Amino acid sequence: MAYDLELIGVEKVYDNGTLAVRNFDLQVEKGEFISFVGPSGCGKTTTLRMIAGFESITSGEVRIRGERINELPAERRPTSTIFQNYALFPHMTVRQNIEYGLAVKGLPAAARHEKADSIMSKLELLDVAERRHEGLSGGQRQRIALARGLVVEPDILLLDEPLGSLDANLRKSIQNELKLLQRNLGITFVFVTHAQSEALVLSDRVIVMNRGEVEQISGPYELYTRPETSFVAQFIGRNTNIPGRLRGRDGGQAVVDTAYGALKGHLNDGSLGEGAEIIAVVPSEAIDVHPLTADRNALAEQYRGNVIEGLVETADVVGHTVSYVIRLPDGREVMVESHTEKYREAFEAGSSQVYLSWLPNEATVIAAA
Ligand SMILES: Nc1ncnc2c1ncn2[C@@H]1O[C@H](COP(=O)(O)OP(=O)(O)OP(=O)(O)O)[C@@H](O)[C@H]1O
Repeated sequence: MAYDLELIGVEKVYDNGTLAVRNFDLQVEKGEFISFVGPSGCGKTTTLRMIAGFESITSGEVRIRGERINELPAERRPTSTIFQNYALFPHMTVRQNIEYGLAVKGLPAAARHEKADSIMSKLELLDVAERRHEGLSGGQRQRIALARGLVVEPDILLLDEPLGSLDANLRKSIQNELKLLQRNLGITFVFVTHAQSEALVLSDRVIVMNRGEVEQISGPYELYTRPETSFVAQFIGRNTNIPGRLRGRDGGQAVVDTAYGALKGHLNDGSLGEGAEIIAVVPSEAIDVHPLTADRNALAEQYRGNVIEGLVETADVVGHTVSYVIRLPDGREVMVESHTEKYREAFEAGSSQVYLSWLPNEATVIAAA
């Protein structure tokens, strides 16, 4: 079976010489929800627009269900695109907006109505069908845009920051609707967002881009817990990145020499040799904090050597969450976030010396950039 969407060595060079996307390979299964994330200008939108047909492909190939679509005009591709500003027509009613794509395709009125009714009922828009969209809420407009994209029954729905203009609460509820809808329809969704948390919540797989190149393609959990590059380790989640050198291996774990002594972690890249410059990536959630009165030897045994000292610099409590900023002897900052219940002993900002520890398997050792 062919992939629903496939990018093979796709590149984009704009007329002014900007290399916006480089050697992009991707295979997407039918019904997958995938997201592109990365800093501004990394090439997310350009890639989406090449799939949609709004931007030419400089080299490489885009295939949908096995067929090359490079030369196919946008309106003949089996894709629909939903933009951040919704691009709804102000002079048309909700129904007319939704039926527009079907009218362009030459569908007779009765068939248009039937399809529009069906999608409006799924998205709870029937009540506002005959209204114009000006007086409607952000959430309703968002659903109209979705309905308009879905009514033409695309194989692939392309979404460019579709939730960008919604406030936080509405965004959360539309996120849930979007995920449910996608599951129910079984359509492939390709989503571009600035909000990495949104991508991590919604997607089956996340593509992290940087400077026009793919850094990592992984499921959200794997991306969070096993970054493959130093860029991903900095961009996703809240990690402490400790530089060092690979000393060797101990029962499947990497042993690395760092400014804080020897530490252990999961070795992502088996090809790294002894002496290689590495970064030990320690997620904030993996770190446990202990008072200096704790038995260091017992901690070292429990955490297989991963114990370092620090000074609690700030401790901020918001609701049930406490965030510590802990300064290491060489000035590096470590962020630890936890439920307030976890530490019976509150660590005081400015005066508490503490031990920090984490289990080797929760840290990831990657090649330094
Ligand atoms: N029409 C264009 N002509 C020339 N360069 C362009 C054009 N559109 C985008 N670029 C450049 O291509 C690169 C990728 O831009 P793109 O909009 O794809 O990034 P992005 O990741 O979507 O950014 P953002 O998150 O800010 O939307 C950037 O360097 C941008 O300046």
